[in-house]
Amino acid sequence: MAQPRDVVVLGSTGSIGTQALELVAANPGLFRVVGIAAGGNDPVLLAQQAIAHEVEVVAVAQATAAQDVQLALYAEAQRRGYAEGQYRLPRILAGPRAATELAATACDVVLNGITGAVGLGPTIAALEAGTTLALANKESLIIGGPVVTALARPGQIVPVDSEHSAIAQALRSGTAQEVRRLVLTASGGPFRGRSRDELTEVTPDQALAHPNFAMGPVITINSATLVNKGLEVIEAHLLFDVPMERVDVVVHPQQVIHSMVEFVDGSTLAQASPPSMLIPIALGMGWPDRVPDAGPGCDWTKASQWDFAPLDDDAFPAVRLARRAGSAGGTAPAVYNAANEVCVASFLAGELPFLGIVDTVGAVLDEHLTAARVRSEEEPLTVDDVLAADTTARTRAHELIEGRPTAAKERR
Ligand SMILES: NC(=O)C1=CN([C@@H]2O[C@H](COP(=O)(O)OP(=O)(O)OC[C@H]3O[C@@H](n4cnc5c(N)ncnc54)[C@H](OP(=O)(O)O)[C@@H]3O)[C@@H](O)[C@H]2O)C=CC1
Ligand SMILES: CC(=O)[C@@H](O)[C@H](O)COP(=O)(O)O
Ligand SMILES: [Mn+2]
Repeated sequence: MAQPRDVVVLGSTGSIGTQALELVAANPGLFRVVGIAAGGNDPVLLAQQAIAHEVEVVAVAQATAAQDVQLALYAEAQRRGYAEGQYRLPRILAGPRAATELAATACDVVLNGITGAVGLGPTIAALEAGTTLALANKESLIIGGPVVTALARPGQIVPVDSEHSAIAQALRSGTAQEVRRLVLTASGGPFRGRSRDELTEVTPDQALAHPNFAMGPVITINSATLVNKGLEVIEAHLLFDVPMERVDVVVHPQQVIHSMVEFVDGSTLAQASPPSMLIPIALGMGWPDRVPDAGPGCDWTKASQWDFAPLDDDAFPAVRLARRAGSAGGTAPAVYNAANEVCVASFLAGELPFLGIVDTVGAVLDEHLTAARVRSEEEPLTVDDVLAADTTARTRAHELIEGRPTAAKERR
């Protein structure tokens, strides 16, 4: 890279965002952060990041947090002993569309590290602006489906999700015609090996204990239910244009192999590195260039073991369900995702048992697939369709959850 790339980091205070900022700080010759966005839960961290990276714009989704960010910016500038005029404080964008507005501004790369369907607007804005999109926010691609893929020129979306980064790396010198199947690895989550009956009583704290990665709460619960892997099957299909029947999942508890591509001659290429998001994030921002020493490499001097096992679809039906949503297409993936987001929040609030998450997602999806009119090929999906399906699925998930006993009541 001749000049540092200008990067906008959306979700800067989260797990992906903070690691991205670490990488930028360690590689000032490669990257420069020009804008950051967050929800507004941690205005102090947001202000510290803004001043440390001398960003031009800070976007905050909760309009009520804008004043806190402003005050935290003054406080941080003062703490650093900046004299008046020595440093220009960043511009603040506030409100639900702030991240979308920031994603549309001129820069080289937008890293979308927001959690959830709310990442759709910024994903679309970055693609429409012609900017490279380093995509951690898998939800926006999955729910937007053809709306998002149609906006992207070849190579404009660089996957940051570790499995998809692995596949993109394995495909670097190959062609789509050479691919027999994609194989996504799955940790199996903290409850790997348990039967459905053994999942009845599990608590949010137990579900939040991912075996290998420190991630935000939503994706961590999604890993425990295997919804994350279900979403990733649809994501792989959309990113690499491989039919979902040829996207497999294998449980690999060590998560050193991040995924694999099997080619038509029987050869398999896998990408290996100890579990860390630093390499996929660095590749996302620097693609196609690698960032030297971005993350830890394998230590081949020590004995180690890699295990692989089939997924137990009966205990963890979320991947099977995602395949149904992905095959139905249209707004079904948005329904799967939206119902899941509601259920995860309810589970974390102690209002829904663990098994209720995927059971409720299944019920909402079933109703949707029964009621949905079959969309003809000539009738393209629109963003409004996606947003309407998202809203309806959330309402329905809430209704179903409210109709059932709470987790606390069930345990009594
Ligand atoms: N963490 C990981 O290792 C991996 C994550 N991913 C994906 O990356 C995405 C981010 O995950 P992760 O970093 O773990 O999540 P976190 O919960 O740690 O962080 C989410 C970030 O998004 C911000 N945010 C939430 N709503 C908005 C909004 N409306 N506008 C702007 N920012 C917003 C949050 O700010 P605030 O807290 O203030 O609301 C926070 O900074 C998810 O899609 C996840 O599936 C994929 C692979 C690995
Ligand atoms: C790091 C990453 O990409 C996550 O999506 C992670 O892979 C979760 O792993 P499991 O969902 O397999 O537990
Ligand atoms: Mn992943």
